[in-house]
Amino acid sequence: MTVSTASTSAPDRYAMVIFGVTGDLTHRLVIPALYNLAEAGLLPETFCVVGITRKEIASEELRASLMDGLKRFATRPVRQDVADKLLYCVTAISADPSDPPSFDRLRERLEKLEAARHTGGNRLFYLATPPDAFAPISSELGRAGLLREDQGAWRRLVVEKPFGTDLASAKALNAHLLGLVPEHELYRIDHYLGKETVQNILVMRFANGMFEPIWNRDHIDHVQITVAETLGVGHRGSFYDATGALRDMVPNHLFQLLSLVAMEPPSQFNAHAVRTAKSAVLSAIQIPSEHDALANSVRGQYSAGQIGDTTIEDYRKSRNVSPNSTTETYAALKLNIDNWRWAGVPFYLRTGKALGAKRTEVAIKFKQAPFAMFRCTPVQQLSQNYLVIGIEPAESISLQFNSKIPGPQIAIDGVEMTFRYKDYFKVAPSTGYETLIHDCMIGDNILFQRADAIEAGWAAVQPFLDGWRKAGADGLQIYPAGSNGPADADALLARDGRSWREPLVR
Ligand SMILES: NC(=O)C1=CN([C@@H]2O[C@H](COP(=O)(O)OP(=O)(O)OC[C@H]3O[C@@H](n4cnc5c(N)ncnc54)[C@H](OP(=O)(O)O)[C@@H]3O)[C@@H](O)[C@H]2O)C=CC1
Ligand SMILES: O=C1O[C@H](COP(=O)(O)O)[C@@H](O)[C@H](O)[C@H]1O
Repeated sequence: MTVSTASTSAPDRYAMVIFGVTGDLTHRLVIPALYNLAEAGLLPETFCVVGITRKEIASEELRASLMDGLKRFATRPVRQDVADKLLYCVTAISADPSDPPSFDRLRERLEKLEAARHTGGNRLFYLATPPDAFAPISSELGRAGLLREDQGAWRRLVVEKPFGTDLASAKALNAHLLGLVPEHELYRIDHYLGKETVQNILVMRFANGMFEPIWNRDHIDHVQITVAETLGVGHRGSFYDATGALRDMVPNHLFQLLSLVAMEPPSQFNAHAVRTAKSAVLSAIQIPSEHDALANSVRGQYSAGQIGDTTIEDYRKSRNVSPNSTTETYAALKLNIDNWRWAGVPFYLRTGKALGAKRTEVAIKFKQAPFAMFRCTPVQQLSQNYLVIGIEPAESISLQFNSKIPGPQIAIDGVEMTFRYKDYFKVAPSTGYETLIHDCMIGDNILFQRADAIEAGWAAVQPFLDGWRKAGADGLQIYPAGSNGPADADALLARDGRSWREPLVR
């Protein structure tokens, strides 16, 4: 039996106004996601896309470029009729936040277009631009009156990541945006929440009765969150060298995983209840002193190495990276959560680039059996009990436990019971942005980050950022590309008598 909690609300007619329409994100993810929604019949009949660029581009030229992008990045075979219908809805308009009158002209053109396309005045502004443009664009939208509600028509603002670069800048951006649109109309994207495997953490925990009784400090020894990538910095040197692994991944993506795993059960499945529970657990992360942050963290930077057939050059030789860079491409942290459920249960987080394997997972390690009844294998030598939530590339949930090896004598070995999504569900491949964009259309921000959660996340990592900045090159470990990362990341757990569930490479 299938039980659906799907919202019955059909999307209103609206205009989607994309800033950064000529950019990579729009071509790679947003338009392919809109295509998938169109093919599934999930776009409103009356709909248009307004592509904003600082250049002078004709709509025809923009449509051709988006069609090229769609052909390159579509996750499914492109049906020409669906693509044509979608791209027919696209109009290019020039506007530049450094030229305020261009936003007044934008308002006039948009109003005419809305009247011609019958979109009812509902507007979804999507800021698919570099983050330093979020504040200037939104300011101009506000000043030019484009965000003002008019005759009940809604105005929504979608903001890409990264949301700030530290606690102070995230607070400033929140204050700025909330001065322009109310929280419920603000959609701060974290693409991890578009992943089915991430959304399923909520369902796994709260649609089953068997996990909750053991989901606490009495039964769980510790939690490991791993986001390991094989990719290096690639062409993103200027962004990445100013950002580093911690800012790029931890307060957003890894904390999404942490909050879904560690939150209290919300009483309702709605944006307010779920986001309040997530924010509460992020606020409960113990904020260490800078000294303790240094003691409970490891940072590394990759040097040249080999991953399969690919040779990876030294991070410091990458394009737009400083030859003396002390930016970390690897971060591991030990965090504690100060509440009744998790007191004394460490959360170990690690993420890095140019590692030996791509692996994104949450591993929940249960406490050992309390007593050595089986003399053949002392408790300490039994395999460890893990529940592993595989996000990527393994989309799975697996339980690791001990079993009797068949035979006349008692002998014990670790075994694994695994649920793989692909064995149960046949779903067409998607970009991961479909659900997020659809939720913006129907006005459901359950999968988007609220201001308090964003700030709680930055507050928890700020001592690490400060400590590392002051330490400079001290403590930065160099690891070869294609390896497990810095050896000290193993030591971080070993000193607590623990180890990572599985090395990335053996
Ligand atoms: N690319 C990706 O795969 C992903 C990107 N993101 C996020 O999406 C956002 C966009 O990324 P991406 O598309 O790669 O970036 P791009 O560098 O491709 O830039 C997008 C577009 O933004 C416009 N733009 C640049 N600067 C300004 C400015 N100061 N004011 C107004 N418009 C400006 C440009 O268009 P024009 O010159 O035509 O005005 C540019 O084409 C970023 O926040 C990124 O972190 C998130 C997940 C994945
Ligand atoms: O936001 C980002 O995420 C990607 C990793 O995303 P994933 O879905 O492949 O796990 C990361 O490569 C990038 O540096 C970061 O900006």
